[in-house]
Amino acid sequence: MTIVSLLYLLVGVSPIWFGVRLIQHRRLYKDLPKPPHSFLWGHLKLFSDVMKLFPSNTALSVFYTTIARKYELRDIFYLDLWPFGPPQMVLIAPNAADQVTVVKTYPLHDEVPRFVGSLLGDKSLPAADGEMWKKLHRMIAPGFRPSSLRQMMPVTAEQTVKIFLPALTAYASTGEAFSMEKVAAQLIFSIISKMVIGGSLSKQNQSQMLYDIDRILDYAQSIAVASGTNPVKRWTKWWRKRQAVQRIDHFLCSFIEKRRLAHSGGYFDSSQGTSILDHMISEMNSQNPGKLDMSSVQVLIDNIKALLVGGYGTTTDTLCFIFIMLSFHPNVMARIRREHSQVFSADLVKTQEILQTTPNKTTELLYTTAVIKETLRLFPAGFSARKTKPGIDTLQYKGKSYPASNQMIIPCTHAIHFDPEVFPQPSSFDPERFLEPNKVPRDAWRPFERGARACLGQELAMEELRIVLLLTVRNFDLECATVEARKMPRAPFTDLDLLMGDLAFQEMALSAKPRGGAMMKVTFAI
Ligand code: HEM
Repeated sequence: MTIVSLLYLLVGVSPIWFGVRLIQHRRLYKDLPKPPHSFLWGHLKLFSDVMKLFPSNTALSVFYTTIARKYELRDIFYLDLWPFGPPQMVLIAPNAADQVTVVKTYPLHDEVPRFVGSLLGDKSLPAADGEMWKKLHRMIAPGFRPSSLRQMMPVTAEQTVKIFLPALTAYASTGEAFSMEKVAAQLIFSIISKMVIGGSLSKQNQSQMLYDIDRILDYAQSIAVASGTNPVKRWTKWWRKRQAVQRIDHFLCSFIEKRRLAHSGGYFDSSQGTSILDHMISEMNSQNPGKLDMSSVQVLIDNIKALLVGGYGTTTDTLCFIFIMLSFHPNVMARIRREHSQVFSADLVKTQEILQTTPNKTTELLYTTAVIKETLRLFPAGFSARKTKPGIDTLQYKGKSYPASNQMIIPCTHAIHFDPEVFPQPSSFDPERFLEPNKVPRDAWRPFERGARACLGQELAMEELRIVLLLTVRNFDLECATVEARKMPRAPFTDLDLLMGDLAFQEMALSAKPRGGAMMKVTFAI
């Protein structure tokens, strides 16, 4: 057979092969719970119509919530995006999500290590599974013990006063609009970097690292929002990300070597506190004394990078959203300030002193904690995707058996957080719901996910946010700089956009972040 006739044959057979695959595939969805399904399009057209409701780059979870509410789906539904996306099984009830995170720890879906690994390294905890995950978890988790967190409280207070307050004061003096995301990022990175690698980075190293992390996040956004991305732009972003990763790896490699030498030479100074990196080096030294081999150094680099990038992005996003919500809710702002005066002091210097002598007092900031929780309910920054273990084909839920093999299983926190049966009037910002005991079911609030793979940094993030709020909101009134409130809501599940325009819809990046860099103005509070 000549090459030409082979080509003819291929061209002739391809549509038949495609048609057979299409029929086989679409049939799989026949009896499954799902939104309206087309034999030709599956859910492709429906999904694209939902995407069109929202501004560009909207976070994926917003689409799942829209579909769940619009088609009144309960518990579990399926999405058929073949041939452009993996088959998806979306869990939208707390107890359904718990089946894959708490009751059993399902492995990560293959897309997660591929995506996270390409950004942070495939030896990082968020990209690892099975024995590798267990080993890394044992090495990293001790760095998040309560004693390590206590160590971070004075650091958080000091950095807030040193970095954040002067920046906000300068903007309040000029009245100019600025990106809260950029300013908050400087603060949060300086705190997280101390917790993760210890000591302090020089100003130059810190700004270089923040620049490089932004290149990584920029690339993450370009692959997360695949549609409409110009391939040249995408390649440029990939190239910049590659160089950024090389620079970070290079910097961390020599940083780690110096720290390792300090440990093995017996001159490591623990009076400044023990960072997560120090915990990891000690653990590696105890298992395998002597020089670290290259693969152990890469494990350290990948995980330090993952903690810096993951911890800093999500916490910055959340801080921005808290400020945004406070700017729209003066009554909440007044109450949070009252709590700060009552539990600590109306005076900032006195507050800092109390924080130093009685750090545990932050646990009395119940309303502040409720404000943080309510913000995380409306704007959960993380996303998780799982798959079944080999040999397990179904997920059992409420006595029913759901086909689960080959599915991307998504415990959809956003949809759960907007379920009116779990959170009445879900789109209203109501911190009070977290003050009444047992009003929010334990498994329903899950911005840090739940189970063995839940966020290791959750206590750290909550404590950081409490302290930053305690030391800032008394001094400033906040306003969002570019808001065009909508006259009609974009989506059936929320009317938040009638108040805050498109800021209501998180933007897709590595985490789901505030739109447009969270442009704000601040004035001095009277
Ligand atoms: C408000 C801030 C934060 C949010 C909303 C958040 C959310 C999340 C979520 C949803 C996960 C995924 C869990 C899963 O796949 O099931 C996660 C994992 C993780 N987070 Fe966070 N996170 C935050 C802050 C931090 C901080 C400050 C750190 C550390 C510096 C951190 C370290 C981690 C780690 C190491 C994992 C991986 C855990 C594992 O795979 O075992 N996070 N986070």
